[in-house]
Amino acid sequence: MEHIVPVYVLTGFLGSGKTTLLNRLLDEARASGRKVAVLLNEAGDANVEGFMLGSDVPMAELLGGCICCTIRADLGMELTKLAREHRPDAIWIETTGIARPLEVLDSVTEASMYEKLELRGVVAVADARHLLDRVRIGAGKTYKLMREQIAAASFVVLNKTDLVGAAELAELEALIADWNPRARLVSTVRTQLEPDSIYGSDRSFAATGIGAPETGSADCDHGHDPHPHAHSHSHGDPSAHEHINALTYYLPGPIDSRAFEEWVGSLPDSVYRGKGVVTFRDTASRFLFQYAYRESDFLKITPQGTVHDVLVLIGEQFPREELLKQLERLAAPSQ
Ligand SMILES: Nc1nc2c(ncn2[C@@H]2O[C@H](COP(=O)(O)OP(=O)(O)OP(=O)(O)O)[C@@H](O)[C@H]2O)c(=O)[nH]1
Repeated sequence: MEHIVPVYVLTGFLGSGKTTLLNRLLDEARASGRKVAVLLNEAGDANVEGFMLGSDVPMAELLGGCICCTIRADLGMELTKLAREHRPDAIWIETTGIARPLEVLDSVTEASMYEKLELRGVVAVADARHLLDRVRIGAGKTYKLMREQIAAASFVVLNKTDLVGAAELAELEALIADWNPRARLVSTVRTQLEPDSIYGSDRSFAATGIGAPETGSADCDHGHDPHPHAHSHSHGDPSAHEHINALTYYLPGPIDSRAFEEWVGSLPDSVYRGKGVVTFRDTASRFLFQYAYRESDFLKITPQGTVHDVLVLIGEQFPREELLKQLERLAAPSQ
């Protein structure tokens, strides 16, 4: 089977250690002969750190906006390009720290129709000292954003622990576990960690699920006009500790339309969104499939370039393995 490029999102407040972690991951990739590509998003018009990652790193930059709002379509395009031109072993998206991971997820799933990509995780880096100071204040935009980033992560790196005492560290670890009980947490100095603790083996990281922001607030609160539709479809129930998973499945060939519709009708409520491209063997046509809160929609398409048959499901703690098996049955030639 063709290689599916794993995609990771790196988030975290300004100065928390994102670039330090990225450099560490890139060094490890070089040492082990793996190619890691990077997509950098800077809110300003100039990228000041791209050159520091090394000229051997396939890189794309999205400048002058936040991934989650103004330049979402560009993200999908750049991801597709990086995957197509460089065939990397992984792609890391370093966000400005103000992007909301759920919207980034949306762009990644969009891109997965054109290139074989799969979002595997959202990694949040937090500055222990800064976080503790904000916790002590207990309010404010920065505090809210830090908390949201941690709640949205599937992996939390509590960095700069050299700047806090042992009791403070224990307090922060307990707090993070409370904000996001499902995320893996590692405490580090200079983001010193074992890259395999993030990559895991095979697809295990994807199966841990990707957390959603705890507050579910719909606005990007960082000084530019959010796209009016950019957030309307990805928040779901804004209850506390909502956690989502994503499942990406590349269909090996055409499927039966009736069996597919039946399967869609049987999806559990925990799957609240789906999309993809399917080819039906009985009608010999291709469709763009959209699914949201039990409503599905099929749009006949005749794509010009390469478009893969793929299904992406997004939901809240849905039975991922079971759905994967169902999809495999659906895709079996005898169906
Ligand atoms: N004391 C201390 N400093 C650290 C640690 N990790 C990183 N730093 C320093 O913190 C500064 C910011 O680190 P970066 O990796 O650039 O942080 P960033 O999140 O990429 O920053 P932005 O690009 O501004 O968002 C650098 O000077 C690092 O050397 C740590 O564990 N302890």
